[in-house]
Amino acid sequence: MAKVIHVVAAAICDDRGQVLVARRAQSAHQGGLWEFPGGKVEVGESRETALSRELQEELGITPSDMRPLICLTHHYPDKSVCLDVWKVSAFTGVPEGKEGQPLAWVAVDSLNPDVFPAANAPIIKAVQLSELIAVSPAVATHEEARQWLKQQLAGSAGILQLRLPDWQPEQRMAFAIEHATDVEAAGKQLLVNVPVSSFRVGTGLGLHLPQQDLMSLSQRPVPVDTLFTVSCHDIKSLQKAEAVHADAILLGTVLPSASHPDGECLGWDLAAQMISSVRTPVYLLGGMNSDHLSQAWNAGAQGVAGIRSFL
Ligand SMILES: Nc1nc2c([nH]c(=O)n2[C@@H]2O[C@H](COP(=O)(O)OP(=O)(O)OP(=O)(O)O)[C@@H](O)[C@H]2O)c(=O)[nH]1
Ligand SMILES: [Mg+2]
Repeated sequence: MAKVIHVVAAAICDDRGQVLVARRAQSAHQGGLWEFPGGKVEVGESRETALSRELQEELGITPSDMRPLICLTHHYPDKSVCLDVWKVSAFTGVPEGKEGQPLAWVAVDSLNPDVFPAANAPIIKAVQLSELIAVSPAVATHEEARQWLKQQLAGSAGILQLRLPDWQPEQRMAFAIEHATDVEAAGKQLLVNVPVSSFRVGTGLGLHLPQQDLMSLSQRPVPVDTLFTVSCHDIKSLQKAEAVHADAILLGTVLPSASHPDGECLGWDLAAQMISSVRTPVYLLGGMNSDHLSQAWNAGAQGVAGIRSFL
């Protein structure tokens, strides 16, 4: 197989929910499409140095705050690329198209994968998705569930998952529907963990499926505009998640946690290796809290998910 070309690229984000994109020259590979600025890593260069050099060459800026966002390999008919994408939250200089390329600041939520190269769909997801997922604890009453939700609406997690294992799926669904508008008004996304047969599309909610439910799917169970996440614990389920086009994966258990104190854990190295085998954004689960974010990003993850950690 042909050599895979290592490419670094930047999702340059401002604090108003916009990202900077550039239009590739007509004559270039994937010409005329929009891209995240960046280019090929040169021999002997670190990823960070390559990204700084490319952003200086293409935009005339120097990144001052950057961290890994997502890494994926894509095989085009004519070449294979490993796209190593970083999130840049601060930079010096004023971006201009140094190679004559048009630039645009686009609202993250309106990024359209159809105008980017085929490899970019998961990158766009990664740019759009939050870095923290809060999973609800196993509470018994509606009042406790409401309290948890209220706390989370003021918290840092952008995605909330209603698990409520002791409730009937219909109760879980009804509770989620009842609170969907509050969650949306707080600028967050609400996922409900119910079997596909209990889920209702068009309610503004997203669907989360445990590994066992994932393994029985033959295709994506909800439309593309409905957030769809899955839990995975092994390589086979990761492959299934990709095959059914999940938007994100929760991979665990990484470290021992209160809910799994002495179960078998993946540990950081195996988790990183598993993440590198997929292109879908992956959240690490199990013993994780927001202090683990940097380590999770360095392992190639989108972020972390936790039950007790974000209270
Ligand atoms: N920069 C960038 N490249 C991308 C993206 N998506 C994607 O598939 N690619 C592919 O990754 C490769 C990146 O190469 P590039 O053309 O930016 O490389 P470069 O800046 O070093 O350009 P050069 O070869 O003209 O010196 C191309 O094959 C391009 O089609 C993206 O979002 N940003
Ligand atoms: Mg380039």
